[in-house]
Amino acid sequence: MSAHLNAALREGDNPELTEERRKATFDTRKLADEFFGSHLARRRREIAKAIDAIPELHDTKPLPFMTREEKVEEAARKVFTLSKHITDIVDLSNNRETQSLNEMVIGIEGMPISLHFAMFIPALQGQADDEQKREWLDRAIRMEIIGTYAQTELGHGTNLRMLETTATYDKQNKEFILNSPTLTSLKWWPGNMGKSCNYAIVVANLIIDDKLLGPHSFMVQLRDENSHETMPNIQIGDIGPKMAYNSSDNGFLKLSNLRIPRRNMLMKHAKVQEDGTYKKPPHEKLAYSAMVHVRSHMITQHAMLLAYALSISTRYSCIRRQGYIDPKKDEVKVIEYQTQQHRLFPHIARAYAFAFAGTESIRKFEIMKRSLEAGNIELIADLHALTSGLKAVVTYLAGQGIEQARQACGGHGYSMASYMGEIYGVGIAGCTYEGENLVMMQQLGRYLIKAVKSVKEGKKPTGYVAYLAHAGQRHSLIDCRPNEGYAEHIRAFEHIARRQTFRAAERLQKYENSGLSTEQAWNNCTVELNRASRLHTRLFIACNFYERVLDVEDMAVREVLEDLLHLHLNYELIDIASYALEAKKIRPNAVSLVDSWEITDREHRSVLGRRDGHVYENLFKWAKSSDLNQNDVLPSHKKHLLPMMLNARKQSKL
Ligand SMILES: CCCCC/C=C\C/C=C\C/C=C\CC/C=C/C(=O)SCCNC(=O)CCNC(=O)[C@H](O)C(C)(C)COP(=O)(O)OP(=O)(O)OC[C@H]1O[C@@H](n2cnc3c(N)ncnc32)[C@H](O)[C@@H]1OP(=O)(O)O
Ligand SMILES: Cc1cc2nc3c(=O)[nH]c(=O)nc-3n(C[C@H](O)[C@H](O)[C@H](O)COP(=O)(O)OP(=O)(O)OC[C@H]3O[C@@H](n4cnc5c(N)ncnc54)[C@H](O)[C@@H]3O)c2cc1C
Repeated sequence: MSAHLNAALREGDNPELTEERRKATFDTRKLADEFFGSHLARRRREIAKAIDAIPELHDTKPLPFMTREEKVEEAARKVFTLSKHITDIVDLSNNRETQSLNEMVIGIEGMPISLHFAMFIPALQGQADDEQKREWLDRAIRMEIIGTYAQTELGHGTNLRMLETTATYDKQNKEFILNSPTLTSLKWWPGNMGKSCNYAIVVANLIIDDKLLGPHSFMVQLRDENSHETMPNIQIGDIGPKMAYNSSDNGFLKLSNLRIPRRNMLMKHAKVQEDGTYKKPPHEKLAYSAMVHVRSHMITQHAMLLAYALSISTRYSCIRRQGYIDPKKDEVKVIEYQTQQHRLFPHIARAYAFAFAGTESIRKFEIMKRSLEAGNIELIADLHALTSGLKAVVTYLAGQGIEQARQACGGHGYSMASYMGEIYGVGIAGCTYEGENLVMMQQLGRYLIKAVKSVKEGKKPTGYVAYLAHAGQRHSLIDCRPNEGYAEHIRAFEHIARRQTFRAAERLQKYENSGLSTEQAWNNCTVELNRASRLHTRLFIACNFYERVLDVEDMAVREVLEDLLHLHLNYELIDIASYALEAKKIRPNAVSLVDSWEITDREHRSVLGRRDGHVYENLFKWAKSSDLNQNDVLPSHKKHLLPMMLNARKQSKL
């Protein structure tokens, strides 16, 4: 590729990076169009340019130097400033555009309206009836009110059926009475609930005439709309600092005999009439729709977090020189080491694979939403299984990739100047929120077991589990020769996933036949079942990557994506260093592959990952700006350590 086609080349950059960019075999803009989709890629460039022109939207100082209070304030300031410009910059109805803007301006550490957009509005869209939407949704979209999604409690997050918050219907007054009867029933964790929100959708167990009807969603006003003071019968606050996400005020909530009107229960699906008659929803789990919405969006979000970490470490690996391969020559860039390439490149391939899988899960969510609006509930189970598996596998593997990227930066990777610590902290939170990963794997496991049962009954399952009905064409991975082409890899992959799923199903059957209860038998098999779920999901990611690459028209982009696909399939299949050949092919394009993610310096917030590669001088600047460097001698040192040392010295002279 002629160098002028590489959009990342700029005057004055570190020559080490320029040298890398000149080697690119493809146009980074065209690859960005594939990674994000051409519309979003173009919009991200326009958004970045718009932000450049508005200084109030820039960081006032690096986030790691801020206290928690300063972070919370900075996020609030930016949200307020953004509210004046946002409609000029993005199409608010486009989630991914809005998310990109937020990440570029506010960053990944959280902000006061995260849950408002991620769950409060989607829950209203999915669960409120038309009249309720007119009352709350329009105000929420205009940001007259800020809401969150309050489901998890101090004592229960996973097992929703055991939520202790109650909503008891009072027929006389046509009201629900909401209560947190125990310490463990306090709502705990909801994002932005501590200080920022004035409304919440509270998930509580519905009780009518002493009958427990399961978790339902209720609109609760938390704070006065004018004074922002806490409403009566409510106790609310922040849960304190967390591993990451410290710009967000995750909160606790206690409800004490709080009365709300009957119409504050979201009634698009389940309904409670004035006389207390209960009407069941058409599908029992429609009340969980906001969670499925976030799960379907988490995949692209985690692909992006992985991309942040890998572009930092790949660029830095081309700046950092350490040691020799040929002792007669200069010290080499650490990227030249085979171990460094093996550490990073499979994760670069995964970042692309995850982004493509994420685009697909969002597309599937939109299809399910439209079909549900037309009264069809058939796609709900498929989407739940798909998003449960993807959410669990991608958050876990992205976390592993981010940690490898951090280690690839050596000591400087451990400094917050690299920003790796925050990226990791935010990434691994996804293993827990929206359903603990091992629990979500079991949800997919249930779906796979059903598919096996139908195969055994002679039926042919369709869609993502169709492969379970194919007779095992191969018996061993030894038969899998990489050069036979990708279809062969996929068949080998299918074989392994199918074998594990049948093994788990047979084991489950064996335990059930032995007289164990269904639940006990299930528990005895969950390790095997989760393995099956993991393999099934990794198969989906690989197949999707394969099919996606076949669609690419630009030959140079297609070729580099095929290199990544080849590496991905081999890595996933054989799991260890079987890809020296692929690593060699990817090496010249390493920097351009990460440049294609078009992550701006403002978005990165990383000294190590700077686009221009001027790392060392900026690390020194970063160190000088530390609060601790504002005094030559720290007051705390004068107070404690200095007297201690002076005293010790005095003692020794005696
Ligand atoms: C603007 C858009 C931006 C989007 C955001 C993008 C990225 C995110 C960025 C940032 C995020 C920032 C912060 C994160 C905020 C985090 C919020 C939260 O964490 S909210 C709380 C989330 N909580 C959970 O996820 C709880 C997990 N637990 C459960 O989901 C359920 O309890 C569980 C484990 C599924 C069990 O439910 P239960 O009712 O007991 O069901 P069973 O296991 O008995 O299963 C019965 C059948 O129901 C099926 N099922 C279960 N769930 C669903 C579902 N959601 N949909 C469809 N079907 C479902 C299940 O498979 C069973 O089916 P079969 O009987 O086998 O047919
Ligand atoms: C950053 C962050 C933001 C959050 N935001 C929100 C929010 O906005 N709103 C909200 O309502 N909640 C929120 N949460 C809470 C989150 O959804 C829950 O923490 C999550 O669903 C896990 O539930 P848990 O904490 O009860 O974990 P537990 O269920 O207590 O998990 C502990 C362990 O038990 C295991 N386990 C539990 N059940 C089973 C089972 N059936 N089979 C096998 N193993 C099991 C798990 O695998 C795990 O290893 C947030 C959490 C975090 C970390």
